[in-house]
Amino acid sequence: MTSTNYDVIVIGASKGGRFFPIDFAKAGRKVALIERDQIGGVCVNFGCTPTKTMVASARLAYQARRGAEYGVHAGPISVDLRTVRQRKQGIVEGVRNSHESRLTALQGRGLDLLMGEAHFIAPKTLEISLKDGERREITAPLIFIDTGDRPEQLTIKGAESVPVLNSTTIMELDTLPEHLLITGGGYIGLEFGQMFRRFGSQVTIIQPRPRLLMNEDEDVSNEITKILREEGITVLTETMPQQIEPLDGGRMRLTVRTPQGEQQITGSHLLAATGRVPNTEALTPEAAGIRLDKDGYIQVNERLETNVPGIYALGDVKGGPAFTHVSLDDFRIVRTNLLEQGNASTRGRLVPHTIFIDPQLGRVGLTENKARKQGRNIRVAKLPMNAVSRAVETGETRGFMKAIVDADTQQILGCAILGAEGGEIMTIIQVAMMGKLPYTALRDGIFTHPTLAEGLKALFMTLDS
Ligand SMILES: Cc1cc2nc3c(=O)[nH]c(=O)nc-3n(C[C@H](O)[C@H](O)[C@H](O)COP(=O)(O)OP(=O)(O)OC[C@H]3O[C@@H](n4cnc5c(N)ncnc54)[C@H](O)[C@@H]3O)c2cc1C
Ligand SMILES: NC(=O)c1ccc[n+]([C@@H]2O[C@H](COP(=O)([O-])OP(=O)(O)OC[C@H]3O[C@@H](n4cnc5c(N)ncnc54)[C@H](O)[C@@H]3O)[C@@H](O)[C@H]2O)c1
Repeated sequence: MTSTNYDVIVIGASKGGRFFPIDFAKAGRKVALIERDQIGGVCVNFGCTPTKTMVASARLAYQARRGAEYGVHAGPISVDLRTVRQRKQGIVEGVRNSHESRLTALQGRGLDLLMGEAHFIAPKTLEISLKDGERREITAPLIFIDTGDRPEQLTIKGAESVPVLNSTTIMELDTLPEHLLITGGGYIGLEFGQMFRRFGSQVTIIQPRPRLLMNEDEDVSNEITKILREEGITVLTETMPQQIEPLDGGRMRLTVRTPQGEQQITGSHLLAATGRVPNTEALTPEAAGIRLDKDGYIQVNERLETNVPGIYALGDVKGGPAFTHVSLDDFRIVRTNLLEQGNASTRGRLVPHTIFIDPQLGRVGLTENKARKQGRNIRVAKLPMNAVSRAVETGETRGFMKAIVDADTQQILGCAILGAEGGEIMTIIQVAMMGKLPYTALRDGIFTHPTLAEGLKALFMTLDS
C-alpha cells in the first residue's frame, strides 16, 4: 500500500474537529479528517443536541401538567414518544448537515474528508478502513487525536440476558418504558431519569454512592434528590446493582444490595449510565508509542501534547472533564500554539458545567467542599430561589443560589446555581470570575427588576446582612 502524505491529520470529526481542519486547510496545509461514524461526533449526534432537544419536550409536558396552577387549562396531557424522537432527529440532522456542508465545501481544496476508521501502524502513519471497504495508508508530521469516548457497558451478572439501553439507544425508543431502571446517579442518569418521568414512565435511579452527583456539595445533591423525588422518581442511594434476570413479557428483575440487605426491583427497561470509556482500542495508539493512563485515556501535558512529538490528543479521549466546551477549548489551545505561534495551555482554565435537569444546575469554580479541603478562608452566600421575584412570578421557585467567596480578597471562587436557567445565571458569575471582580461588584450593581440575574445582588447581599 502506498502512503499519501498530509501536513495534518485529524482523527474524529467532533464539534471541535469541524472547525480545526478548516482552519488548517485555509492556512494552506494539506489536511485529512477521518471519521468512522457521523460528522459532529457525540455532541451533535448522540449527546448534547439530541438530549437537550428531548429535555425540552419533557419540560413542556411538565409545564403543561402545571397549567391549571397558572389558570390555564389544556386538557389531559399525553406524550407521543415517536414525535418526540422525530423532532429530535430532525434537529440533529439539521445541525449535522450544516457541519457537513462546511467540510465538504473544502473537500479537495486542502481538505480530504475520509469516512472510515483510523488506526496507527507506525508513529506518524495510520491505516484507514474506509466505509466502502477500501484501505488507505496516510502519514503526517502533525496528528490530532479527537476520538472521544463511548458508554461503559454494564457488567453485572445477567446483563447479557436482557436488553440494556445506553444514552444512545434510549433515544431511539418509540414506546414509553413502563418502569425505567437506571444504574448511575450522574449526568446521564439524572437527565434521562427526569426526562422519562416527565414523559410518563415510572423511574428508579440506583446509585452506589451515598448521594447523587458526588462531586457536588451535599446541600446541592440533597436538594436535587428532593426535587427528583417530588416528581415521583425513586432515588436509591448506597445501592449497588448485583444481578439482572429476564421475566415474562419483556420485564426484568434487578437485584440490588442496599445497606438494609438485598432487594429486588422489577422494571420494563434498563438504562446503564455508569460512565464512559475512551475510544482508544481500535485506534491502536501503542503502535505509535503513545502513552495511555491505566483507564486507557491518552496522556497529555498542559499543551495537549502526547509523549510522541507532533501527536496531540483533545477532548474526552485525554480524560478529565468531558464536555463539548472543553473539547472546543482544547482546539483553541492547539490552534493558538500551532497556527498563531501563541503560548496557550490548559493551566488555570475555568471549566463550567450545567446539568440540564429542571431546574438546571449551573456550576463553576470551587465547591464549598473543595475550598474547605484547600484550607481557604471562605464565606458562603446562599439564597433560596423563592427569594427571587422573577422565580416567584413565574412559579419556578425550586432550588437555591450559592456562591463561595474568598474572605480575604473578596474574589468569587465558585458557585452552584440550582434554579430556573441556572446555567445562564452561573455564566454571569463565571464572567465576573474571569474579570476578577470582587463579589461586592455584583452586590452593588444595578440589575433589571425583575430578572433572575437580579437574584445575584440579593445573593451577595446575604454576606453582609
Ligand atoms: C447523552 C450525553 C449528553 C451530553 N450532554 C452534554 C451537554 O449538555 N453539554 C456538554 O458540554 N457535553 C455533553 N456531553 C458530553 C459531550 O458530548 C462530549 O464531551 C463531547 O462530545 C466530546 O467531544 P470530543 O471532541 O471528545 O469528541 P466526540 O464528540 O466524542 O467525537 C469523537 C469522534 O471520533 C470518532 N472516532 C472514534 N474513534 C475513531 C477512529 N479510530 N477513527 C475514526 N473516527 C473515530 C467517533 O465516531 C466520534 O465521531 C454529553 C454526552 C452524552 C453521552
Ligand atoms: N449536561 C452535561 O454537560 C452532560 C450531560 C450528560 C453527559 N455528560 C458527560 O457524559 C459523562 C458521562 O455521564 P455519566 O452519567 O455516564 O457518568 P458520570 O460519571 O457522571 O456518572 C456515573 C454514575 O454512575 C455511578 N456508578 C458507577 N458504577 C456504577 C455501577 N456499577 N452501578 C450503578 N451505578 C454506578 C456513579 O456513582 C455515578 O453516579 C459525564 O461525566 C459528562 O461529562 C455531560
